[in-house]
Amino acid sequence: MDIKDLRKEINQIDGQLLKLFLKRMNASAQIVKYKIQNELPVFDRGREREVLNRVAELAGTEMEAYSNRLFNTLLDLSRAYQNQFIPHNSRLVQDIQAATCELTQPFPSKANVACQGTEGSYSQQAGDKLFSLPKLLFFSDFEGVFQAVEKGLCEYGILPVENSLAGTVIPVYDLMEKYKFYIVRSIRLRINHTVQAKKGVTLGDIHEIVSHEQAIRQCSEFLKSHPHIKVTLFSNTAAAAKYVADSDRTDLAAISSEACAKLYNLDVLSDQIQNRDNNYTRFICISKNMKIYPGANKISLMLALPHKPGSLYTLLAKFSALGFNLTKLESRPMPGKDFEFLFYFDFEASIYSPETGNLLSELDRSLEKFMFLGSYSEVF
Ligand SMILES: C=C(O[C@@H]1C=C(C(=O)O)C=C[C@H]1O)C(=O)O
Repeated sequence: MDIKDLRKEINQIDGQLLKLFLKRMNASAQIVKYKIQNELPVFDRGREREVLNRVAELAGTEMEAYSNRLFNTLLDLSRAYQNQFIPHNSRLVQDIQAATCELTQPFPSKANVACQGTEGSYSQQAGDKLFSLPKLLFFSDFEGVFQAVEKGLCEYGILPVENSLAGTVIPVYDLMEKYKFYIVRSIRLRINHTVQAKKGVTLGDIHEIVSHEQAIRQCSEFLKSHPHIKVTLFSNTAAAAKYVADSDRTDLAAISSEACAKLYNLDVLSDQIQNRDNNYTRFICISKNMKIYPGANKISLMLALPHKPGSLYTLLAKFSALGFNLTKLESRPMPGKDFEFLFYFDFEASIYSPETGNLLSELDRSLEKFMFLGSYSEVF
């Protein structure tokens, strides 16, 4: 047989496959009508397992893995098609619409804002940039910020989430699962670290440096080139500067911002000591209530995916099909569950488009754990 004949045969098979595929999708559409009438969910895990087991048996050993992939894709398409028939007035979409309607008000200039650290911290700088007249309340740890927002003590909270040199601020991601909140804005702040000590002290006098672990990571090359200096972790960079200012020691320095050096009357012994010049930290501004301000172009989600091959791939394919640009994907272990992970996504998409609403409703309905964390814009 030559290749032409074989390709003719393949064309014929494809025609038959397509007819059967259309027939299968049609049957799936009939099933979803029944599900809508009887208020049943689209996804039926037990039935899918039955379908896959049956196919595995029929396929034989050699083709089992290939058939499994084909039928997983078919099931995914079948569910996606069924979802199109579900009226998309889900609770989530309604909440999003309500949060968007209030948008005659611009982002506020005055507010009670919770920050981690003390006066002079980078979180404070982020707060001062986000709000023109913020009333900042400081908390010693990140959890304090989440609690202040959840309890309504502060309308907004500011938290660092990632740094261009040191990466993700992991404790913040771990707290996100525990508290209910929405991101209403994010900000990218250029971070410049300096070594600072009491007036008159020189770099040669320094035997110990105190700072936050993120700052220490961002300045690792400077610290490596001064191996005789002991490094001590501190709760945050501003608190480290204050500690140096309050101490009598002339061999002690802090890694902190220039603003902190001014605030605590310290001398800058060395400027821009971060590993690279373009050092940025991204902060999120959170609120207890969902608020979507004009210009929102980013969306954040947190979700758990079923523990089976291809589930992350299938979700990413949906983002790709809608042209969403993924800007962050982070996975964190779920507390109390061995090796089960929560996925955190940031992507660029319009919350105002019906396709976005459909996808969010579909995920909300079909995943065991799904949190819409807000839609917002990022400022610089
Ligand atoms: C078609 C159905 O809905 C979904 C799709 C399935 C399929 O295409 O075979 C199976 C189970 C459901 O997750 C159904 O419930 O039978």
